Amino acid sequence: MTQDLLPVTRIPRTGLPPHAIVVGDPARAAAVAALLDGSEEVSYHREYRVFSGSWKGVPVTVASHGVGGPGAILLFQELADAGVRAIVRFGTAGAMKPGIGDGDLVIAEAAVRDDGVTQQLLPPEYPAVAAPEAVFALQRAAREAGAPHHRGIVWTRAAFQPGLIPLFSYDGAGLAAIEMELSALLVTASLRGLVAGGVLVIDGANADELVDAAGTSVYDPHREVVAAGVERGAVVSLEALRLLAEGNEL
Ligand SMILES: O=P(O)(O)O[C@H]1O[C@H](CO)[C@@H](O)[C@H]1O
Ligand SMILES: O=c1cc[nH]c(=O)[nH]1
Repeated sequence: MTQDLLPVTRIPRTGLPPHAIVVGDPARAAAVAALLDGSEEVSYHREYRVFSGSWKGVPVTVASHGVGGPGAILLFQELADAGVRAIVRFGTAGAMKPGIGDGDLVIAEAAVRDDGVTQQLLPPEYPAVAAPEAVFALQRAAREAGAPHHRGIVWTRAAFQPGLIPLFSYDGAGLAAIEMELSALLVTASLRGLVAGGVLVIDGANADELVDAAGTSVYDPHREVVAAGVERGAVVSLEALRLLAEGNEL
C-alpha cells in the first residue's frame, strides 16, 4: 500500500533499523551494505537507495542521499519519520588544513551552515553541531582501526563548482574540510531529537583557494588513496554505530 511508504524517498514507514549510515553515492551505499550480514535492498527511488542488514549483531540501515543539502535533507527527515534515531554521514570532502591528507578521515564536531536549505528553515544563528557521543564513537572507532583521522569543523557549502563570486575566506577559522550535506543532517538531528555525526574521507579540494601551501591535492575521488580511505571509513562508520548502539562510545 503506497501510504506505508514515505512520499519522497519511498522508504517504508516502519521496520527500518534505528541506527543508520548515510552516504552521497548510491554505489557507496551498496558497498557499505555488502559488509553487513543478511544485507537486503529495502528500496531504491530517485537517488535514495536503502539497505538493511546487521554489523556484528547490530541491525543497521544504509541509505544514499545524493549530492546537495536540499535533496539530502528529505532523506534525513524521512529516516526520522521512519523511526531512525542515530545517523552517521560517511561522505567525501576536500581538506582545508595543512596536515590533513588524501584518504585521511575528518570527524566533524560541527558544520558551517552554508548548505542552501536550512537557511530557509531556521535563523542563521542556529548551530549545526554533532552529538558528542557520535564524535567520541567515531574517534574511538578510527583509533582502533588505525585509520589516520582528524577532528574539526566542516564547511557545508551548497555550491560545489567555483563561480564568479569569490569564495568567502575562512582563513584563520580553523576549518578542517569542505563538503555539501553535513550541516543539513546535524540541524535535522537537533530538530528531531536524533543522535548524528559525520566522518569524511579526503579526496582533494575543488577550488584553488582551498588548496593549502602544504600540498593538499586537487579534487580527484577516483584514486587508490581515496579508495583505501573509503574502505577504512566504511568500517569506522559501522563500528561507531555499533559503539553508539551499545552505549560504549567513550
Ligand atoms: O561523497 P559524498 O557523500 O557524495 O560527499 C561529497 O561528494 C559530493 C561532491 O562530489 C557531495 O555530495 C559532497 O558532499
Ligand atoms: O564537496 C566536496 C567534496 C570534495 N571536495 C570538495 O572540495 N568539495
